Parts: sequence; structure tokens; C-alpha cells
Amino acid sequence: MGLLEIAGLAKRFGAVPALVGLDLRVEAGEFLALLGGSGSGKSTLLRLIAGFEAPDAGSIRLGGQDLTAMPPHARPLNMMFQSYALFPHLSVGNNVGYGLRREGTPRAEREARVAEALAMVGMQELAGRMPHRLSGGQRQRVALARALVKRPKLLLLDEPLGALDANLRERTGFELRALQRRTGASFIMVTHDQQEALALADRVAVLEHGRLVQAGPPRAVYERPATRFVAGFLGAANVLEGAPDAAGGLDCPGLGSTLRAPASMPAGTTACALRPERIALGQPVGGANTASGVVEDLAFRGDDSLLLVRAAGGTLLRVSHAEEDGPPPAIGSTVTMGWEAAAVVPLAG
Ligand SMILES: Nc1ncnc2c1ncn2[C@@H]1O[C@H](COP(=O)(O)OP(=O)(O)OP(=O)(O)O)[C@@H](O)[C@H]1O
Repeated sequence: MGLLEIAGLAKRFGAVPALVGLDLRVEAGEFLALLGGSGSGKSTLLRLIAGFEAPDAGSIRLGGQDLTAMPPHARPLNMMFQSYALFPHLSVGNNVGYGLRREGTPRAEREARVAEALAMVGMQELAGRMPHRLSGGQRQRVALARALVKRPKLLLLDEPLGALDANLRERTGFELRALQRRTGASFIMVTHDQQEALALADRVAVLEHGRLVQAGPPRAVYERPATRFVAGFLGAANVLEGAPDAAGGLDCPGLGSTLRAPASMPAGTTACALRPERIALGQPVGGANTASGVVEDLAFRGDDSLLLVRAAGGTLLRVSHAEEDGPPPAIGSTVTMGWEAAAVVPLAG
């Protein structure tokens, strides 16, 4: 049994279906990242779990207990919002202890738990500071301590790193993961940033139009996207359209060649994903899993260059050219390309 079990969850706002029969399971101690485009239902899902909205249908169980009819404050979970507003007139320590005081926790216990929560986020020295004298990153940690002080089994984080600049974001992300492991709580983090999700989470879950389209370990979802949407969303794979041929391949006129996966493609396959970094330049052309094209554009990205190559049949391919392979081909030059069958991933939808 998972810690959190969601079955058939549905919610609409007027005519807008925000969630459509969603099933999701989160294990104890798991770090799950929820990904999806704008309006895909990520925040709605968190708000339903937290109890700020009521579902139209479906159930939410936490630790075997049905949460559906339980008010938000009674749920053994906590939510940290994107705009982690602290009370400006309360010190760091009092901000963190606010919820405990409201619940009537005795002073000595409250102080011990506030100290513990501040220590977890490395802020014990600053308990007496007022919020306006904190940096953005420090405020974010206080908000985390405030969410952790009640020792929730489950912490919901809505874009927790959204307000931080790139450097701090990476460091705080690592800290967040370390904290999750130390507390043993399950975390569900909503993020727009697919790199962040891949880097931090034990499992990623991708929502599209209020449906869960794929969930799995980051590497598995990245390498074997199930649908066109996931392929394009995570790491921007090439999505190549075609028609099945008699030999179990996919004939792609836009590529001017045929795609072959290690096994025959499932009946009805009309598209495959091919990652830019799996395409090798300078390969002999002719036969399946090869193509030629003209470099239309080039962008230097540090470790690699991204080439936009117009294949003979008209499709524009994204191709990654590693720095260690020398200077990339010039714009306007003709290139030949090839890839292994294992790089070809049939898509289900
Ligand atoms: N209170 C509300 N009233 C009306 N419609 C809403 C409400 N909350 C959400 N929606 C709609 O439900 C859908 C899902 O919204 P939700 O905020 O869950 O998406 P999201 O994936 O979190 O998006 P974003 O990444 O932009 O925050 C959207 O079409 C949104 O406009």
C-alpha cells in the first residue's frame, strides 16, 4: 500500500475540466515531481490533496485513511506555496512556531520543535531575525521550516524554487532533496522546470489536460516517453511521424527514410521519438535509421551545439553536436546522420 493513494479523481471549474479521472500513488519517503504545461491541473491536484478544494469524484487516501471528507487543518500533511509569505511582524522563530502556538502546543515543546525545524534548514542562528532582513533564499528556508515543524508525512510544494535565481535554485534544490531524505517525509513538488524534476525526483509524473500521461523514474520517462507530449516536453525530443511498413518499421516521408526500433512497432504506431543527442553526424546514409539534410541553424549551448537540420523529406530535426567532437558543421552545409535502433521510441499517442 502506498502512503498516498488517489483514485478516479475528477474536478471541473464550470465548463473547464481541470482533472479527469486521475489515479496516482506515492510511496512513503518518495520524492515525486509533478510536471505539465500551464493549465494541465498540477495546482488543482495539490489543492485537492491539501483539502482547499473538494473533488467532484474520486478518493484520496493517506496512510490508509480517507481524506476526502477531512478539513484541511486535520490532514497529516502540509503545503508550501509558491509565494511563501512570512508574517512580517514576527521573527523567524515565531514564524516557524506560529502554527504550533495556534494549536496550543506547550511552550517548551514548541521551542524544541522550532529549533529542530530551523536546524534542518540550517537557519538556527537566525531565529531572532525579522523577515525583512533575510535574503530570498533564507526566506524560502524559513517557509520550509514552517512547513516541516508539524512533522507532516507528506509535504506538498508548489514551485518551491520558483522565486530563486539560477545558482541558488540549484543549490537549494539539492538541499531540498537532502532534507526530504533526512525527514523521511514524502514530497510532491510541482515544477515547470523539467531539468529540476529530472535532477531531484525519485519519480516524475507528467500531467496533460488533467490526465496523468506517464509516471516513472526520471531516466525511464526521459528515455522512453510514452506520448508525443511527454517526448516534446521532457528534453525536447524529435517526434517523427510516419506510416507502418510491412517489416514492423515506420516509413517517414518527412525524414526521407524508415525508422526501425529493436522490435517491431506496436500496431497502429504513427510516431516515434528520437533524442537530439542520439543522432550521430557523418554516418553513411542509405537504409533505415539514416538520413541526410542541410544545417539551417546552429546554437552554441556550452557542452554542445544544437543544430537544426532540414532532412531531405522536409522535416526539421534537432541534432546535438558534442563539443568534444570538434567544431560543428557550418550553416548551409549538407550532413549525413545515423542512429541506433535502440534510440527509436514508438509513441502511443
Ligand atoms: N478556481 C478556479 N476557477 C476556474 N478555473 C480554474 C480554477 N482553478 C483552476 N482552473 C482551471 O483549471 C485548469 C487547471 O488549472 P491548474 O491551476 O491546476 O493548472 P496548472 O497545471 O497548475 O497550471 P500552471 O502551471 O499555469 O500553474 C486550468 O484550465 C485553469 O484555468
